[in-house]
Amino acid sequence: MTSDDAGRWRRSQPARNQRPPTVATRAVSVDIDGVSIIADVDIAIPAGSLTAIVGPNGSGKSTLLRALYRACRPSRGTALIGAADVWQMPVRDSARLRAVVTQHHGETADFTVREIVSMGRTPHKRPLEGDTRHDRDIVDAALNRVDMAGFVDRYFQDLSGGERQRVLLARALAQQSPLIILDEPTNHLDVHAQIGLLDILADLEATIVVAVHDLNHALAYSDNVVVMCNGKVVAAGPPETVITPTLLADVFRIEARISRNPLTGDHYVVYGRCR
Ligand SMILES: Nc1ncnc2c1ncn2[C@@H]1O[C@H](COP(=O)(O)OP(=O)(O)OP(=O)(O)O)[C@@H](O)[C@H]1O
Repeated sequence: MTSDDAGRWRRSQPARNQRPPTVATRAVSVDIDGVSIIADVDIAIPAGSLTAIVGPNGSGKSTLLRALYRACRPSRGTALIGAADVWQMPVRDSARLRAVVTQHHGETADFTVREIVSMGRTPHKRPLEGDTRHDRDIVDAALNRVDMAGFVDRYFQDLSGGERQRVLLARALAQQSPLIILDEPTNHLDVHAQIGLLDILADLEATIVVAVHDLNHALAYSDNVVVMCNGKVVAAGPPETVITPTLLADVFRIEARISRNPLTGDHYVVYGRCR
């Protein structure tokens, strides 16, 4: 990394109560109905880094993230946020510690945008406690951050796919967690919104773990890449050392070259034919 590159990752937001944690898995395996989905996964994510999880369809990215955010209990192994076992900590602690942005929006259908984003404040409240002025200010700031302030009274179910993604990101921002886990958050977003979302993530003072399909996003925005294939981690480290033509041929079965983006200076992949 050049010093310019390093400067890019300086987080611009003020420190919050909780410091960004490390994230790790130790030999995590998930079996479903006797079938191995991920096996012996070891990852080590530095505090405050943005880590991209990449890999072909069905390679186990979502399953790994689900093991980290308590949606899919590992059959074996340990998932750690800081020194704490994710699956042993009280639910409320885990809800404060990490925000999650997924593709599944079922629970949010009948709520307005403001109500959805206000849900991000729930882990900070006592049962039945209403929103304070402080909560409302945080919700407004989160909606402004994702350019959705004009949508507060709209129903979530009436929004486009891209607008929904931005609202769910606002909910995660309103949660003010030191760890944010996102599963393919750029799906449904136009190019401007994709870059805007990644810029927001890169600016946060948090540990970010994000599954992405666009390898150029991983190259441009991540500090660290984890590559999954057939339920296993096959490579991990700084993106420019991990995402190579050899790896792209072996894991993604594609001919490719790595070049430099003349506009940003970032590495990017030029794709050739399937192999
Ligand atoms: N509940 C389940 N029951 C059976 N198989 C499952 C279940 N959940 C996941 N799988 C299988 O496990 C594999 C890994 O799925 P996962 O969603 O983790 O992959 P992924 O890398 O996120 O894929 P994609 O890039 O397509 O989103 C897939 O083959 C999937 O069909």
